[in-house]
Amino acid sequence: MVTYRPTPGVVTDALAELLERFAPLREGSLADYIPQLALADPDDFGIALVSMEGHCYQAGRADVPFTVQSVSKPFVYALALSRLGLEEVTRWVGTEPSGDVFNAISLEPRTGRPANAMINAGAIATTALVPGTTPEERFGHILDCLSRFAGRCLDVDEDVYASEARTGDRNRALAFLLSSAGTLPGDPSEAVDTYFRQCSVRVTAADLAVMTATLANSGVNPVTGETVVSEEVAVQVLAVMASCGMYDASGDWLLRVGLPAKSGVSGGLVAAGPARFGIAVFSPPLDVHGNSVRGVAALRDLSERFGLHLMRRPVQLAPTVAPTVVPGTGPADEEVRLAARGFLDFTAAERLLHGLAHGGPESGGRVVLDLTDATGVDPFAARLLRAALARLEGSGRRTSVVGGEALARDAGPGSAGFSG
Ligand SMILES: NC(=O)CC[C@H](N)C(=O)O
Repeated sequence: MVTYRPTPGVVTDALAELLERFAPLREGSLADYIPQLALADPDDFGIALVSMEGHCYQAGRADVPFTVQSVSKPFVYALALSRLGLEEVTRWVGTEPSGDVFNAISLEPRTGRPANAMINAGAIATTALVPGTTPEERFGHILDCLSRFAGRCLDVDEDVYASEARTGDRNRALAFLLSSAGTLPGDPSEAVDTYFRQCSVRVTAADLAVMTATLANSGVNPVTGETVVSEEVAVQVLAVMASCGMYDASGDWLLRVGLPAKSGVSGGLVAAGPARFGIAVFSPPLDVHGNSVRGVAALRDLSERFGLHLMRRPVQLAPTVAPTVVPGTGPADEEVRLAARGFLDFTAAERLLHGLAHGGPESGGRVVLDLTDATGVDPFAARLLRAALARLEGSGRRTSVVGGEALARDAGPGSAGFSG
């Protein structure tokens, strides 16, 4: 079990600001076709972000447990891909967006395969592909895999499982239909029961952020350091999330937010910035597609604010950040110097902010940000760095920037409204 240590600072402030902005949204309704989910608190709202270094940020109710539901699908797909490989898995489950609701009857005309692993039909088939001689063993592999992604031992909410098992006839129908088409390996009743248990695994937004950061980090859990799946599998899963993760809203999501994502009916929503971060939002009220209303609004806003759209620019090499403490006669005239090299984007800025927050003595001392060897700063990173310096000044530290002309210029579009 890992110790999850949220980092206070400017990124956390930005997450808190998102909560404040979107908490007043009152649209959407709770999923009540699983009666236990209708008992959720519609005001629960939490957000968490984990960087590739395992830096954890969170705001609001990011530690409230809820059932993972469909957010389990990409992770179980990753398990099936790891065990069987892409060719074998795609013999059973397609990789095309269905353009249809999450619980649609999905059977490809020629092959009888479900369209993809992010909708119920495809997820049930994927669950059935997980090797195991008994249902217990198969579910054991699934729980173990989800736990490795999260970096801690997860468990099942038995009440939600019982509730869904009692009312899950549509999913049962899907399983039997696939079975009759010859596209479900194994017994349909067992497959759907294991799928119900998988959907009832309990997580928090903080867990989901670590899980998604693991996919974004080429399959290596950035908090525990464990390789959970190969880079190849992580890339395959992110690709299917990008095209299919938001059901029949996937195209609009990719256009406007531009991040591989997955939603679930309990109100979880995750998005991955490949090689950058994993983020998760929890807010139970859902839109007509079954996606969290506040989650969609918050992640769309975050993507615009920090320039996170996947198509915007390939990820740049992050700079070397070297905090050095130059001793003085006492803590007050000690100097903490952070030198950055290369191009500074959001990822680079986050590293610098972390260095600024943790790189020196807690009190007193001058903080010098040395950008002499930085080749450029994008407006989003400039805005973050300025806010961090202002925050340090506000807490009584003296700061200065060397060679940071770009920081002084107007931060430009995409940064309007960000506090600091
Ligand atoms: N979209 C979802 O989260 C669906 C999962 C839910 N357990 C179901 O099968 O209906």
